[in-house]
Amino acid sequence: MWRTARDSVCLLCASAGATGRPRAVEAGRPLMSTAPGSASRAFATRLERRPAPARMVLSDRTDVARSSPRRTADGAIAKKTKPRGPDGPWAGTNRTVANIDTRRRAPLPGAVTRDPLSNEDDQENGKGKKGGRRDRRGFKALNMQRSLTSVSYGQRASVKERIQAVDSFGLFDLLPSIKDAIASSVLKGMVDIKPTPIQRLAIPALLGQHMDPKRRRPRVVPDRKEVLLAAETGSGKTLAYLLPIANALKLAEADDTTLASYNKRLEAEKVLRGDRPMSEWIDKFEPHPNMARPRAAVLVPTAELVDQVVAVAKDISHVAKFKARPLSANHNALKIQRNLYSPTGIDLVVATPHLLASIANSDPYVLSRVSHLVIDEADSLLDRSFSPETTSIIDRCMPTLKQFVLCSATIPKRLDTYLESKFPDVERITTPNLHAIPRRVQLGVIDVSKDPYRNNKNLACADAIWSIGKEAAQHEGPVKGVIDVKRIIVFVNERETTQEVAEYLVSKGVDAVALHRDTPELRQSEMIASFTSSEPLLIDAATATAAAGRRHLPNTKVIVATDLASRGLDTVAVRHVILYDVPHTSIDFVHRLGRAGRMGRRGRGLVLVGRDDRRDVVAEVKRSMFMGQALV
Ligand SMILES: Nc1ncnc2c1ncn2[C@@H]1O[C@H](COP(=O)(O)OP(=O)(O)OP(=O)(O)O)[C@@H](O)[C@H]1O
Repeated sequence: MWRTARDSVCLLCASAGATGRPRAVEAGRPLMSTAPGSASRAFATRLERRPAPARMVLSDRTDVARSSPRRTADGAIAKKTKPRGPDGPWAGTNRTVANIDTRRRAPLPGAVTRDPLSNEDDQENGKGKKGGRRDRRGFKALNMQRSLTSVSYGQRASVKERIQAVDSFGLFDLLPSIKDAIASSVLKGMVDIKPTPIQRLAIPALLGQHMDPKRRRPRVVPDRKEVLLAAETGSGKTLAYLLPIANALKLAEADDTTLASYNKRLEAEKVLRGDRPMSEWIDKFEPHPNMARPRAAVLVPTAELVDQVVAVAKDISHVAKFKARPLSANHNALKIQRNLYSPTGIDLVVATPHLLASIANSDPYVLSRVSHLVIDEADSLLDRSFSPETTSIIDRCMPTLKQFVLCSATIPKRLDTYLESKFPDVERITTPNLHAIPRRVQLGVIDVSKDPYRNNKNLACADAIWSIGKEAAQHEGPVKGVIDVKRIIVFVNERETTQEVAEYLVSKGVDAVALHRDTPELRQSEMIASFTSSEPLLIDAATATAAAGRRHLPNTKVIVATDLASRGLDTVAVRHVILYDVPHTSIDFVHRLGRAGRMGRRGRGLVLVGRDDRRDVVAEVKRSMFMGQALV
């Protein structure tokens, strides 16, 4: 049988001779024959008799480039499917090869051709520029923008030696109920519980306990103890100040005669009321002596941190029996009022400065009995944006204060200056590793100015997240067939950028949320809860693979935040932190990288370095981390 002329068009063209006629036809031969017959011979003759086209003419159809529609088994036209492009952030970019313009790679006149990010080996060997002088002096760029107060290595070594023997909570002069709360509630489930360095130093200092017989006791005990606790991120500072406060509350309660007589009357009332639940009549009973008059207050910068600190305080209070309540914008006005004016009283309040200051403005007696005040994240709360409210609360509490604790992971120079002028007698308790980012946290650098990113930080960020997700997808979790969801924090310098970056990541199939005040509360608190829970987040491996095919990365969760929004959050589940912007100061490096690698865990930081970013600073931070040195 002959092929039809239409079917053979390619064959005809391909074998066309000089005249434009097919060679086979020119030679008077049939094109292809499987079963020669008369009909086919007649067709071939007709073809021969037709005048040969002088030239090829273009089709007047507009859809010549389209392939004929695919048909299903029953002959119907199959539904069109989109061509599969690459997965991940590159999806839709329609490029399989990097579009490199070699002319743009030429260095700018006067530019330093040597990349400070890649000369680490030289620097380590002291072979840098100027005969290694810069390298011997160490961290020139960091020194230039020095933002942290330095602590001498001699002092660090002596502290390290001093705390070595303090290896049990049992050694502290804490009440038995508080010690019980540590093992049975706060650190429940942990084996071989030992106090961390800041707890070894701070707890005895705040209890007034003398641990080191070689050191002389101070002759005069001040009326008010002022202490600065400074220790690396994720090192258990919250417990370091909460345990002594809980202890002090219980001791004060035992000495409180007003409270004792109230409790007596309450017990008598209970007998009188018989089986009726207390909640039904307590409102009508006389006011509790501690109602809206807490003895201890803790200030923290964010509502999320209020909830976190209150949770630890409640873990202690469930066993030791005292009342700890939160005051933050995460609760409505009615709940705030109920917390403060609870008929069962309040002992410890955890609040943001703005809210507590405004409550104290309308009811000045709220702070009239505070004997213990903690300013957690003191470097932020005494900064410009919080300082007016924080200092107004300090001033209100001062007349009754017995213990004033400032707590921070960093001692910025401005905090140091503030303390020197306002609280010159403050006792500084610092740990041997203060200002050092733990060596178990590694820092990687992505040069965004190079191909394939071309200074597109959003793309580089999405690509890094996809790489983390894909890598994680290859490893099964503790149970067969399930994989672990990676929780990643992306840090930006400006609050306005958080939303923009989060939206870009969502467009690239990443489950991302921006941490700022306009994010819906429920979504925000869900995301934070999953980042601060130590429970593994597992998903089915098959679901993950199917979702990845749909250009969705199901095994990652991402928070985009400024470091203030996430300050102090105990993000135990986070192993990866991406520094989208190069932090302005080493203070920000410490806080941002401190969200990973908490309490002995391993972590990884990735910093995206663009064309205009301080590469020298990044290189020096990386090097000091490698050497286990403190940032300056
Ligand atoms: N002695 C201990 N042993 C084991 N884990 C502890 C101990 N003390 C505290 N932790 C845990 O360490 C984690 C970090 O504690 P915490 O949030 O108090 O750190 P932090 O020093 O305040 O950090 P940041 O500077 O980031 O606010 C918490 O999950 C806490 O339960």
